[in-house]
Amino acid sequence: MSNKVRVYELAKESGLHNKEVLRRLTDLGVDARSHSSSISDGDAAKFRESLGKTEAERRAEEEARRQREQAELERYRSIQAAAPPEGKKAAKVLPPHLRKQQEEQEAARRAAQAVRPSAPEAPAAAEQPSTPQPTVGGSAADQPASTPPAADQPPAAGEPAAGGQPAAGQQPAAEGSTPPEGPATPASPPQAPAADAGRAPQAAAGGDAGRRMPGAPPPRLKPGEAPLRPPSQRGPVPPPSVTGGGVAPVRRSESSLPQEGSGRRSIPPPLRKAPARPQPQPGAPAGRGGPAGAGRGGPGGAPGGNRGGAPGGANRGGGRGAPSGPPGSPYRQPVGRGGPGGGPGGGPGGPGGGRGGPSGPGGTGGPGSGKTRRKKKKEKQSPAEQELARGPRRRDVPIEDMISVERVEVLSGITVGELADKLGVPGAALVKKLFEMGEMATVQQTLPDDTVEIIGADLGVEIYFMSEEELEFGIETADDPENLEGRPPVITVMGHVDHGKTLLLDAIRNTDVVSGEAGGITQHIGAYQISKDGRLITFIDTPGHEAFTAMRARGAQVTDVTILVVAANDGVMPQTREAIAHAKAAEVPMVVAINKVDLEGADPIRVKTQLTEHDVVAEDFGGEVPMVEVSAKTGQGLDELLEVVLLQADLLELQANPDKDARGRVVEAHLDKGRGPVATVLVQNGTLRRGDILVAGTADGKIRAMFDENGNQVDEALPARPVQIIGLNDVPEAGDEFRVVDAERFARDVAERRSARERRKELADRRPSTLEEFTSAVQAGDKATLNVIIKADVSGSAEALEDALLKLELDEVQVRVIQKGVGAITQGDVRLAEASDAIIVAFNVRPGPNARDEIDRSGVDVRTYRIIYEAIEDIERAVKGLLAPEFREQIIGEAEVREIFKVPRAGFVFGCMVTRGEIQRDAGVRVIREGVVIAEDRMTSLRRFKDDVREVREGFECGIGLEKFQDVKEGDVFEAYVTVEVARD
Ligand SMILES: Nc1nc2c(ncn2[C@@H]2O[C@H](COP(=O)(O)OP(=O)(O)OP(=O)(O)O)[C@@H](O)[C@H]2O)c(=O)[nH]1
Repeated sequence: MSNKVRVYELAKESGLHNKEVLRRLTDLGVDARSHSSSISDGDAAKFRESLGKTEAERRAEEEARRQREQAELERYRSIQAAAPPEGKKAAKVLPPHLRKQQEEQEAARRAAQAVRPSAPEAPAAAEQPSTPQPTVGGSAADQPASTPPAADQPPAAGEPAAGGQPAAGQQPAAEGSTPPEGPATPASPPQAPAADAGRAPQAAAGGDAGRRMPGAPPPRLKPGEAPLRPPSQRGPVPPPSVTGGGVAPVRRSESSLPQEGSGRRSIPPPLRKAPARPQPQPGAPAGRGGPAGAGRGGPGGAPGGNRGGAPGGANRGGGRGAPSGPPGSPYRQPVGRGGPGGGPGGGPGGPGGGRGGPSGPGGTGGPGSGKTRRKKKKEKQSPAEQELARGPRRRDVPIEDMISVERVEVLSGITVGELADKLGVPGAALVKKLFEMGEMATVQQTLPDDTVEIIGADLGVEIYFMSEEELEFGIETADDPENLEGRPPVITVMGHVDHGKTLLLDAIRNTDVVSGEAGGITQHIGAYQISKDGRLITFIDTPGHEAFTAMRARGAQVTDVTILVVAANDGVMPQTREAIAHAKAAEVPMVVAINKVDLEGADPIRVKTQLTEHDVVAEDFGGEVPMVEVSAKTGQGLDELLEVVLLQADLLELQANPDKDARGRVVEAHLDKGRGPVATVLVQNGTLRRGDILVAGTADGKIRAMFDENGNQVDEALPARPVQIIGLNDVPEAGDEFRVVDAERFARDVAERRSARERRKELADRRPSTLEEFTSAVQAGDKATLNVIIKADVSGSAEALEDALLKLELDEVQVRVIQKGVGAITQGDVRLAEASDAIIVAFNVRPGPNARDEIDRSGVDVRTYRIIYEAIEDIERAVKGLLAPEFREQIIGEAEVREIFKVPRAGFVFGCMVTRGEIQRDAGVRVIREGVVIAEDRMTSLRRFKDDVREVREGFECGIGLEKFQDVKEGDVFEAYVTVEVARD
């Protein structure tokens, strides 16, 4: 048992709002961050005491509440036991050998009964009292005087069980299904009418009805007697009262209960008024059961359709269970399932077959009254009893008791309704649960993954987040180590602009004599493979970190080793730092190629020293990063570089299984006018063959042709081999996974489902990297590191900001600056932020045009500041859950450039028409040409004719002067924007 209490539980208990509870806990010095935080029992007691209740009072209240609930539950159970739910499925007809066994057991049982003294009828005083039972078992004083005095003793063999529980309704001890907590109660049947022979098989087959003899009054529970548990009631049976004088409860094994679907289904439906039905008239033919042989009785069923009891028939109708076939045949149609002539409304019959006892013994069959026992019972019951008889409303059953699963497999972004389905509970119950936890949600609403996990933890259900691939292709088993073979490493080259990445890749390619000899026309397909000393190495042929980050952003990690190119004459530059950040974030080993050593100003030692400042320490400096001096121009050091790369790869022990269908990643793809979608794919496992059917992202198709980097057709590609393929029906995206599948139809289905899912995701518009979400994650205790990228106007500011952020004292939470730089926020910054789940803190700088699109696409959180301490404060507050107001950019209007005037000494003035919104003098301006943002600037002037104005509205002309950008053309659009404060909720 856990000795922790969740905050929302306290809120529920005290009737206070979660926030109020949190506040009070803080006042009490108890550390609780959110509604789902756990606190110790002691702290909970402190909180309760602060509400003015002592622990003893609270316990007393709780006990009283528990007793009330228990009493109600007992009443429900006893009524349930007295009137088993209608509509149970017929038990299965047993196969001959089991049936024989059963018959033998039955015969033995009856023989045993014959030698016992016949049991007296249950005393009339055992009638169920209409007042609720105080407690399980009750005290001796609570019991009606007529309760057999020996009730707390296990009755002797042959004695009737208190309450007259017939033996047929109980599990014989010999079956071993009676749990140990209650002494077995071998009870003899109260009265065994002639119908017994016909009924017994039903009972043995687990039929609910079999617990009572036809014509006998339904067994009622005595006060103090533990009733049978409805299958829906999970959890342990309450132990018999120590002081109570009731008969020790005899628990039925749930497995022996008649099952209809899952146990949950037997929970009665919510209380709701049934539509009025015409009352069947006694004596009128059929009633609900229909005429003889009707109802759902088996073909040729006995007179008196199912439920269509004879007038005065106290049972559900002797017709049920009447077999159609020859007596003893085990393969007869189970009675109660659609015999010819079945009248509408005929209830399900008892388990069919049986031994074909004479139909309707005991005057129970026959046409006539349509009045069921249940109806009769209803008439006797008060409305309150009727309500109780329907059982607790489903919405009153705690969600925990409805759940019968231990683990659910879900996809990220599941909705409340979908999760409820998986848990097997009504959506409303889950909505209620969420509400209790302090979350307001509708059934259609998508749940954040962490909330799903909290719900799972709270309900004791293991949540497994399946990847989309697992959903589509099943959870893959690991390759047998025997089938694994070494595979070539995959290398990406990164580094600052002009440091020689392209030339290096070309030079490396030219070292590959083999492909040179093959004489193919070298093509750029995004990746190529070379052979070095008989070993293959694969290079991703897109220099820079675009490909690398594009793939990482899609969850793809294809690179095994990165080569960081640093020009020896130039040293570490901004993109060098970016590349280092990428490699580190992806945890990919690095080899540094100090390039251009042929140049005069080359200073490899300086490069190494600079790199040390970025935690990239050369081996000869005591670090672990291999660094090789090379010249892409002369070819110097290339062999050594490749050797070092292979050495690094050896350390990784890269392996794959070539003997299976291929899977891998798309490196790049485009639409070729003549050939249709063309994709370069990198096989990561298995072997890809021409003619294979594959799914790649949202594209699918059959490989019509396959080419290597030299333009040669190939028939197959082994692991780590890049090939260009033709045959897809759509252009996949770089980083998309591809898989070979068996059937085109399946591939199409998967691709279509993915497209639909992508659309859904777009709609859900989840932006996982915002500071607010980080704050919530911290509060939930899920996150401890905030990744930050700093961009500032000058390096001094960037450093000051970094210093200040790193010095923040935020208990348990750490701020990690993964990249800092000077200048506008670039597309690369945004991609790094996206791939590393970072936020961008921008000081006095703005996103460049391309970066802005990237921000919109990715949803990366960019925070812009003008004062350093504001930035620091904001982050500090965010991490502590006290976010300051947010500033967002808002587009206020657009103006189209109609004419350009050259004004002496003042530069250019652009004559514009405001086509949308309004243009304000102090707004920022973006210059858009053919839909592409080409510049970002501010206005130097805004005029109407000769007058300076503060704003110009839609439909008016104006003259605009720009501060820096003058290369404006007619037709360009000026987009005006302002930064506004967005209130947080
Ligand atoms: N002397 C000398 N020049 C080199 C060497 N490597 C590259 N260069 C030159 O440096 C310039 C830039 O080389 P690139 O290979 O285009 O550099 P990059 O890093 O691919 O540049 P971007 O594609 O713009 O990022 C070219 O003029 C090359 O000829 C080298 O080892 N020695």
